[in-house]
Amino acid sequence: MSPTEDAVKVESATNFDHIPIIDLSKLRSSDESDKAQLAAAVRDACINVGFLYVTNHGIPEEVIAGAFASTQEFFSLPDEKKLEVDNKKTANFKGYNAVLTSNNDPAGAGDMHEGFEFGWEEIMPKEGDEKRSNDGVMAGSNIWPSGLPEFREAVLMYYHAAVELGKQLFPLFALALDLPENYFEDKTRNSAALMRVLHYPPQTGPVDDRVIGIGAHTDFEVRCFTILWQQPEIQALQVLNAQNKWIDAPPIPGSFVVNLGDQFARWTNDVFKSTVHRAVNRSGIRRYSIPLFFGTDYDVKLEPIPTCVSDTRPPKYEVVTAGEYVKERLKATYGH
Ligand SMILES: O=C(O)CCC(=O)C(=O)O
Ligand SMILES: [Fe+2]
Repeated sequence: MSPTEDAVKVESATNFDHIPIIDLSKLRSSDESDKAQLAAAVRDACINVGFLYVTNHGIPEEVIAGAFASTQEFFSLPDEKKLEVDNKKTANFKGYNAVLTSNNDPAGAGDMHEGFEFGWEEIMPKEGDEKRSNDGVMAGSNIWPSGLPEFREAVLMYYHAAVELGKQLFPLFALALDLPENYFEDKTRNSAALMRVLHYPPQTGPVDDRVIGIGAHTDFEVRCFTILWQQPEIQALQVLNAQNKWIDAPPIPGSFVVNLGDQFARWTNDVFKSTVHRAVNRSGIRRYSIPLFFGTDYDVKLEPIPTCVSDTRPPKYEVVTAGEYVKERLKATYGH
């Protein structure tokens, strides 16, 4: 029996209300046992919780502050200006979505947030950057609001820093699955990394449970995992724990939330957990957050990862390519 199978059978720690905090400084350690310890902690979090916090992540504070300030500036533009980059005008779901135009929970009536989405792009454009051959259905350049160059630059600075962090997490997930450290390397060369900046207007007084900041969902866009920055000091994010109880995932200074998405769950034959979560902003003030969704290359076949199947754990899912899967899910959420 492989250590992963063994781990699958291990009961979750008794504290179901706990989201593990993982210190990434050991990632840079030259001592192999440090890395192994880190991988074991990540495995435990991925199998039992599907959510974790990472600290000592290496993204400079000023890069985060720049993206935050520019995000606030973008959302304070007049609606007409934001609607110039409406994602309904794009075939690849990039651009702006207004309040109530997305609906993450099929039982909900619309999400009480507005967002802006974009994908990979050099900060200083180079020849031939716009289309990468295996981006499949999401191929195409980003759209940006006119007259706001510092927004583009600040969010792309953050994007590139977070993508670097994401690249360091893939080997850790590989070790957590008892795979060689470089297992995901040739599957994430042009990895689909989509970033959204989000604004949640405050919801005070009685709140219709069907219209909250972002309805209960798992991260389907992800294919693998999300790195989420949350505005400090505002509690909004909640996670459905293993006992079907909502627990708070408050912002912790100096950390990001990392959560696994549906495609990692599918790819690992449900060894890794894609956990339901939602956000509701009852703070009385505006709340901003920045998720960055990491996937594989679009042409990767999601065949069950070898360490995640056995006689007693046969493959559960039909094999699809990452790109086919994500397009169907996007259509369902944005209704176009
Ligand atoms: O804003 C948050 O805290 C959560 C965002 C989220 O879950 C998402 O965009 O998928
Ligand atoms: Fe999410």
